[in-house]
Amino acid sequence: MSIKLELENISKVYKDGDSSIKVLDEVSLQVKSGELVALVGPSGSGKSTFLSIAGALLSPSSGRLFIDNIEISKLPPSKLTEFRLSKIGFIFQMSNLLPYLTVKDQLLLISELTGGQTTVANQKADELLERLGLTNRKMNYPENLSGGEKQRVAIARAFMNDPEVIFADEPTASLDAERGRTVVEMLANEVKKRNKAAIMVTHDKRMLDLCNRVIFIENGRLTEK
Ligand SMILES: Nc1ncnc2c1ncn2[C@@H]1O[C@H](COP(=O)(O)OP(=O)(O)OP(=O)(O)O)[C@@H](O)[C@H]1O
Repeated sequence: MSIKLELENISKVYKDGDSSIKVLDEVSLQVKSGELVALVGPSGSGKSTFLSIAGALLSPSSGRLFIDNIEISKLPPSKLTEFRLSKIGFIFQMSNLLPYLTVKDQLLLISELTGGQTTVANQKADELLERLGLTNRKMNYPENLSGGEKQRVAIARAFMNDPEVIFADEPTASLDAERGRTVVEMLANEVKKRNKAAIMVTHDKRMLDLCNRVIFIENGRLTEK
């Protein structure tokens, strides 16, 4: 199994006027292909900060980040957006779908943004929607979908560009236990089947058995449970 994501001695300090707070203190983590890793920890422990840095949305104060063996800080800024679009998938708490696009168009937009070929994208979108049980929802707008359906669209969208690494920030927060579990099961299956790597922040202990590893974050440090 290859290493898809590697954080090496990452620290993050936020400066607030005269004071500063060290949210991450020399943390390191490797995630291999096929792995879904859960990240848990108390409120304010740095989960969002960690995910933002690992997803190349936020720069660390020090340390190195590798995604698919590419060192992120070595990429010129002009290449970073393109890199993010092609290598990283994000799934947020509230699905973040665009209200004026149908389910299928939400997926096609992603491939348009990266200049993907239309016929290939069309086929891929259909295939993903079918796997996630959304074929009969293709032409619907988000307002006509249930919470679970929206999160499944968000998962399909995250996989649309065949990213190597997927980050999910509390993807089940808006769902009841059963729907939440289905969504995480689908995420876990896709990660395994496609040999991707994923990190999921969650507060829900009932989801942890679906993950390959559980990482706990507190006082700026990571520990593996
Ligand atoms: N931009 C910022 N500037 C200053 N401090 C920040 C900033 N972002 C986060 N923090 C602080 O860093 C700490 C970690 O925040 P973070 O949002 O990463 O935690 P979290 O574990 O995701 O929290 P929650 O579970 O409540 O969402 C908190 O004390 C927060 O107040």
